[in-house]
Amino acid sequence: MAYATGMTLASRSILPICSRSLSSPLRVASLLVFTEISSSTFFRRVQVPHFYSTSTTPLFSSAKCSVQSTSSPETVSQAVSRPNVVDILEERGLLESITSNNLRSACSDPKVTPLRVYCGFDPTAESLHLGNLLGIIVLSWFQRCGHQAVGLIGGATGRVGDPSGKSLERPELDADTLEKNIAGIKKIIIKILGSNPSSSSSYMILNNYDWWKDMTMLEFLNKVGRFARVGTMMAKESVKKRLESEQGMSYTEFTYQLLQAYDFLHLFKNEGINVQIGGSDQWGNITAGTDLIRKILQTEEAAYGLTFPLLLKNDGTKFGKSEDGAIWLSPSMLSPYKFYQYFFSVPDVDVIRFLKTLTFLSLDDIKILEDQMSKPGYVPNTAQIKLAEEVTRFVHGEEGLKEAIKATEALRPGAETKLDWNLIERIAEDIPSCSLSIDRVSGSSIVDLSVSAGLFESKSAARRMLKQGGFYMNNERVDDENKRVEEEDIVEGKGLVLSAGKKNKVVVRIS
Ligand SMILES: Nc1ncnc2c1ncn2[C@@H]1O[C@H](COP(=O)(O)OP(=O)(O)OP(=O)(O)O)[C@@H](O)[C@H]1O
Ligand SMILES: N[C@@H](Cc1ccc(O)cc1)C(=O)O
Repeated sequence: MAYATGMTLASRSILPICSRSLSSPLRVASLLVFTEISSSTFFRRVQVPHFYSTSTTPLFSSAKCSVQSTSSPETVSQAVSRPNVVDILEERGLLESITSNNLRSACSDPKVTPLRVYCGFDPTAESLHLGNLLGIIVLSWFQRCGHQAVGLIGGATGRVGDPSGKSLERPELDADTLEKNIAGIKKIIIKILGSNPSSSSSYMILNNYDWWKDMTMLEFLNKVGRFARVGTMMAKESVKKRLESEQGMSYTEFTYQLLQAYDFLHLFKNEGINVQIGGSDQWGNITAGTDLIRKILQTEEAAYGLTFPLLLKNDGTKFGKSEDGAIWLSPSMLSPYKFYQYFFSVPDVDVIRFLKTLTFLSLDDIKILEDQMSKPGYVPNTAQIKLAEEVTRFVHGEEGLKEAIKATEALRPGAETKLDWNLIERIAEDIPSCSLSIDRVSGSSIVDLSVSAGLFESKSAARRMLKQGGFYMNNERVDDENKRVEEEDIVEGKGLVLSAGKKNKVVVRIS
């Protein structure tokens, strides 16, 4: 089916928007321009089932492409108007910059095809972390507003290393580690984006190694290098900073921005992906992509970039994988219980900001919580509990949230939850534990046991806590310092939990 930018509206009554034949840059470009200006023809939203792939096959083409042509104003007015996702992101503190304000109109105009939005993640660890979650949240906002989300895993770019925001060159990763990391990240994205409650949501996952693996150096220089200006590349923040440093920058890392730029061009041409999002440190790489698209395809504003602010801890440092104590999204690297606990313990000064950026609660509901916080009678941690519930459910699903709440409740001193060994075993993954023979536990004094288990440094410290009323065995307060462990205190004959105050706990296993 041939068409070009100069065609008359009448002759363009039927155009597939996601055909495999959309390989020519001009065709895609003309299509996007066309959808924005046409008043007599509009494209019905393409419903795409959930899927993922690591291949270059344009997955959207597997969906049925429906196109409607009509001149009836009634039908035009039935076109679904989408909530303005850019405005929503801005209101919630999730917007740093956009490459053009036209994105605001493009994202909500019912006459414009839903956008296809991608965010890239390099496989530099087996799991994504809390900082990366922002990208998934922004993708999810696009999904919720009727657009299509794409998670890109940088199987190729991960071998090069993004210099953005990094003072040192990233260490090279071997093939096995990369494979393991790619699999881990893919699993997380599928779990989160795939469980979006919006029935009309769609997402896909791609791996840029698929289009880079066969690219030769000569082809790269010809296809990409020819259009890149060294002056512009040198002016990028990520390059300027590194050039000033003692270590300087390798040619490999200097090329990174072109790899990401070409990804966007490739995705734009082959998958109709027209928006790239990323944290503010990605601005240089994202605009390298929009510039390349403009230069090579000679189109104005067919592709957009959007960045969100970096999520910072209250000491001003960025949440990341390189920092100590990363908040990992994978349950095998941080249990849902610990994940939940992190948000449960967020200071009051941060909780409202986190509710706005990390949850999908309405701003009205957040305002109500905020107002309650400053009123007498506010139950401390109410906002934190809401935050912990929402984020844990989004990342770990309803099951993960249940597990986290159950463990939290079980570990609360004085809790009524009956401890069973299964629950204690799960808790033991998150708190210190030790193994002692039955004769060192059964019949021994609680004070002696708490010292041998490492809960206290001395018997006098244990007695002090006991007198203050903060000593618990299996969540029940112990106030008799002569108490001895009896057989029925040992849960299912397998062990017990000792706690000192709210935070210090130890699981004692019978070896
Ligand atoms: N703290 C953060 N806040 C918001 N976005 C972040 C944060 N950290 C990373 N991102 C975003 O996540 C995406 C992927 O980043 P990347 O894979 O390089 O992880 P990284 O956090 O930069 O790695 P590292 O932890 O080694 O610094 C990028 O869009 C980046 O901007
Ligand atoms: N450069 C991004 C990851 C990325 C990779 C390829 C892309 O096309 C886009 C983004 C990062 O390190 O955070």
